[in-house]
Amino acid sequence: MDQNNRDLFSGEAKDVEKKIHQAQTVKAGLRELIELCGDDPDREGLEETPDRVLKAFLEYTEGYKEDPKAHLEKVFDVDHQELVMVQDIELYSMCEHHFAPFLGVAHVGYIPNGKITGLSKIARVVEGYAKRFQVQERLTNQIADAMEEVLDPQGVMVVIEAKHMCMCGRGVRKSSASTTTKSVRGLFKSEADHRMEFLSLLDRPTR
Ligand SMILES: Nc1nc2c(ncn2[C@@H]2O[C@H](COP(=O)(O)OP(=O)(O)OP(=O)(O)O)[C@@H](O)[C@H]2O)c(=O)[nH]1
Ligand SMILES: [Zn+2]
Repeated sequence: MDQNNRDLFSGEAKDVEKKIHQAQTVKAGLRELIELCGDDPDREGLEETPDRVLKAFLEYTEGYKEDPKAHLEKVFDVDHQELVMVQDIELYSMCEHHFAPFLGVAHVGYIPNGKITGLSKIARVVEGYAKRFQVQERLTNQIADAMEEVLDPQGVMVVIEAKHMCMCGRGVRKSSASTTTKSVRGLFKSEADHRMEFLSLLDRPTR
């Protein structure tokens, strides 16, 4: 495995050098963590683990490399004044408190105002904000804000249902608990009928 990790980083030479130095420090810290937990960082199954963990974290957080809003900027002029909803968008995010994953689905609906976006772009926005250190509430708000800012729709509603691993294998240890968050903008905020329509179109009722 590449001990230098130069291939993992891009950008200006000075920034790459800094990232390589940080990566080495992180890997040294992970070796210490393994030892602190009571195992041998040099045994066969663990010797490459700091490298694997580093790479995994860069993948869990690859959303920082982009501005997710940009996905929405390619719009089509279509006069559709009714709810458009993409549901069950899988998400895998990282709890910023414990660095434990939280995973679930996002449901994103909006009522256009002359402009529609590609459906896959909505899922790309979810992905771009999920792949960061997050709390579920901020993730829900960021998706709604991006839709509102770029598409200027009549309304936006985002619901996320997720399970937090930090509540399962440690701490309170409630592995059946799931968390639902919502963010509403425009007509979904002012009119209950629109919220009800969104919920009635979900395949299953939200808790
Ligand atoms: N609101 C919110 N809380 C979260 C999220 N992810 C994790 N948490 C909570 O963040 C809190 C951090 O609480 P602390 O008391 O600082 O940390 P802790 O001692 O490890 O807490 P316990 O998990 O209760 O053991 C916990 O209650 C977690 O359940 C999230 O997305 N939103
Ligand atoms: Zn947590």
